[in-house]
Amino acid sequence: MFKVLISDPISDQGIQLLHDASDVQVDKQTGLSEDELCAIIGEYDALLVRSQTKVTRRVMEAGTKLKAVGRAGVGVDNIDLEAATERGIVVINAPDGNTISTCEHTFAMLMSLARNIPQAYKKTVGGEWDRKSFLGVELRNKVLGIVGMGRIGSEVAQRAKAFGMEVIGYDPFMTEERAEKLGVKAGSVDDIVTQADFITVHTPLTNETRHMIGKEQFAKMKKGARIINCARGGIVDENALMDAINAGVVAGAAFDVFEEEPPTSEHPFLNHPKVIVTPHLGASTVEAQENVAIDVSEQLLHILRNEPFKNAVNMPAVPGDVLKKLQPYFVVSEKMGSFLAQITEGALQEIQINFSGELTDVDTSTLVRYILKGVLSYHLGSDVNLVNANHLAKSRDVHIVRQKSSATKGFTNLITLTLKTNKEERSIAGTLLNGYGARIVAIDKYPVDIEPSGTLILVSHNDKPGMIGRLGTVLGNNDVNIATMQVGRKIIGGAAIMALNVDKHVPKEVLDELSALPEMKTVKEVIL
Ligand SMILES: NC(=O)C1=CN([C@@H]2O[C@H](COP(=O)(O)OP(=O)(O)OC[C@H]3O[C@@H](n4cnc5c(N)ncnc54)[C@H](O)[C@@H]3O)[C@@H](O)[C@H]2O)C=CC1
Ligand SMILES: O=C(O)C(=O)COP(=O)(O)O
Repeated sequence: MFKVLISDPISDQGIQLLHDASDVQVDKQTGLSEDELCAIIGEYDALLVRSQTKVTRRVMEAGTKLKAVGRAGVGVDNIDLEAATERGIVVINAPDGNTISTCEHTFAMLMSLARNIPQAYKKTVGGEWDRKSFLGVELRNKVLGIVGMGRIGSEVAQRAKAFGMEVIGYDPFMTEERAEKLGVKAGSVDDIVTQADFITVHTPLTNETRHMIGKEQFAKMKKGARIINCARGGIVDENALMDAINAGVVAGAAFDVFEEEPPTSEHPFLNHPKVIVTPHLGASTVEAQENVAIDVSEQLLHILRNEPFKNAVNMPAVPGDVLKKLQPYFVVSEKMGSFLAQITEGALQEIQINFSGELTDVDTSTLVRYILKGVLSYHLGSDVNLVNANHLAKSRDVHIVRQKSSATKGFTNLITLTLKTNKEERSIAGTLLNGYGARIVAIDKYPVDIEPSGTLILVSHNDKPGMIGRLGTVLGNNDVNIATMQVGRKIIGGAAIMALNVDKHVPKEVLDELSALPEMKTVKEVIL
């Protein structure tokens, strides 16, 4: 039974999937302090949060069983991604489910700002009929500057156009074609601050975006501009904004997010007539909450059940077409890594991975993760997974050399692995044979044809008559049945190898007996 902890308010309809799963127990405990969360997280396989719960390194360390952290929303700045990656905890989010809600909230803020709706409401319900103080501005023919033309920024642009606004968008990843398709003018931050009547930011908070609308930008800003932030507190420098408002440069601001949440009661935004605020409500609609909770619940179930999943934040995203090409190689990649790790002695120093044939045309970094998982699991056990495999190799100073070459030795695809340790260097080559599945086709350059599954015995010996018979006799005497057998040698009478698929685990005493046979060099059991 998997245990999932939900530590922020999340839509009940959205998590119905988790409630319905017979292999999942769902517990809800919101408003926990870091200490309280640390005290209980050790029991859980997965944690499901929104933006309030701070999933710190301490929480990850206390979460000894934790396999996944699900964020029912977009921003993962409340989750220590580095700590998660180091511990092999998958972090997933729900990037699409709250786009429209946040875009519509941005528009609600923009219109409220243009027409002073919150201020006017406050006076009216207070008994004052004040029609003079709230002269607004129209949106039509005004310039809207959008910083960050991702999901939300692009939706805001479309709505702005429907209002007759001219839109300037800035995003380092926006191509000219995309700008044209969205009907926006691609510009720089400078273009936006000098030309826009309204400026809205829709980027994540990063070192690059922190205070990207700050003192320097306010100094050049078009007089009377209005600023909206429904993305992350800190993208707009709050102090610099207050100065710009008080200096009469900025006519007003609408903020849903703050540098510190919740803001203290002394925060200057809370008592300023030109600033309107909401308490981080961008994603707070019935629809968005249901969407993000469904998305993240589905993916959590996949992760817990060891099935393929999407939207991992701490693993590279693989496009669908690439995934389709790579998926058949997942198992053989991991098994090859495991096979080679089991036959190689000494402390690991370098892993060389060469892809050839049809694998030269695709991004094979996911296969590298599977190979590393296979190699490292043998030494480090079940703590290794696809999320932390690269990190674990790096942290142990294992050098990874990736190559691609056209030499396929007659196979349509070929993966060659070499492990270098402080004692030896060994290699294997594997392929996926159309219609026959995975095969190991070479060990230390000896040609073989082995199905990488079950239990194998790999023997290095001198090529002398009678070796096969003597080995068969020892195994037979110990009730070990041989399913298939391969012999490989380069020259008659020289060094040779034997690889046997056997029907059960071979006890150590039997392996020792085999090792003691004349002309034997090494005997290894490989379990795949
Ligand atoms: N107020 C709320 O409740 C909500 C806030 N958000 C926040 O809104 C923001 C945007 O979300 P999405 O549109 O879904 O994300 P997204 O990832 O689709 O878009 C972000 C865009 O910012 C761009 N960007 C990154 N660095 C930039 C830079 N230095 N200058 C200009 N652009 C830059 C990226 O290229 C990307 O296109 C995120 O911070 C997210 O956390 C999202 C949902 C709800
Ligand atoms: O999805 C996001 O990035 C948000 O900021 C929404 O936050 P929330 O889930 O409402 O706490």
